[in-house]
Amino acid sequence: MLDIQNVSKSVDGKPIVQDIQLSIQKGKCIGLIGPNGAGKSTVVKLISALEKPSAGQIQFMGKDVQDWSVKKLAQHIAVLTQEGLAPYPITVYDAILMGRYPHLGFFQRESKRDYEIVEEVLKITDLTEFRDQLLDTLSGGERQRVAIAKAMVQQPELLLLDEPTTYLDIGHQLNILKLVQDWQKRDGLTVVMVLHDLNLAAQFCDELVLMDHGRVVRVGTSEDIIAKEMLESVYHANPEIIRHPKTNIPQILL
Ligand SMILES: Nc1ncnc2c1ncn2[C@@H]1O[C@H](COP(=O)(O)OP(=O)(O)OP(=O)(O)O)[C@@H](O)[C@H]1O
Repeated sequence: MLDIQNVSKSVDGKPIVQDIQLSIQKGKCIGLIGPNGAGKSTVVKLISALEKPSAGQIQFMGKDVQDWSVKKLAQHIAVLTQEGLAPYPITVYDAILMGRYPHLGFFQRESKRDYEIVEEVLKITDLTEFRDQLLDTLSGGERQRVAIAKAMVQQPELLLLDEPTTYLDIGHQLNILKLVQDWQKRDGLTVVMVLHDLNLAAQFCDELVLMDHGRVVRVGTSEDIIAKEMLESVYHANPEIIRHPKTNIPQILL
């Protein structure tokens, strides 16, 4: 579904990402990990066509993302940043309904089906009780849940998440990632997410892409990537690796 072919990006002659090659299959959850400044957010911006590669191209559903119109692309790709939704004084319901805009024609009002979709998503995301509350009165965790709900009504095939759990406590971090994982399994959604928390990345992603200094260092499962030597060489840290007692997935102890 997504093919990143020899993509590089430079700004003012400074290379930010270099020679990225990645093929992402439909229905997979891919975790982009790596130290600060590795180029993870830039890759997300390139995939969403927010930035243009200096070289190479990104094919989404067989067509270069740069050749898609903004509206068409928004019908297929939803993007969520760590800031989530801006805290405007609009209701939760209206904020979520805005996710339907890419599917509406010019001057076209929402149809019965659009409202039904919002109702379904309010239930799935457990936001029904908040429907009339103003966005700027919600907690950070609740607002991030609304951002996921808005992305859900957009009905994309690909969801891009840049550090969706940054400002959240552990309960809300798990809640958001579980929502995304359930959605992925339910609808065959493809997910690319930047995560700093390697333990969460190992638990929620099918595949990890480890980046450093603008390059992809390694692509693999958590078994391949969450390994002592790998993390020492990229993060310059000396973590202990243990196994999750329930899932047996490798986890890091600092
Ligand atoms: N528009 C820009 N102009 C100049 N430098 C940029 C620009 N955008 C990104 N960079 C630089 O490119 C590098 C990669 O940035 P990017 O935000 O993609 O990294 P990241 O892996 O997401 O980092 P972090 O984990 O800290 O968020 C950084 O050194 C950053 O300063």
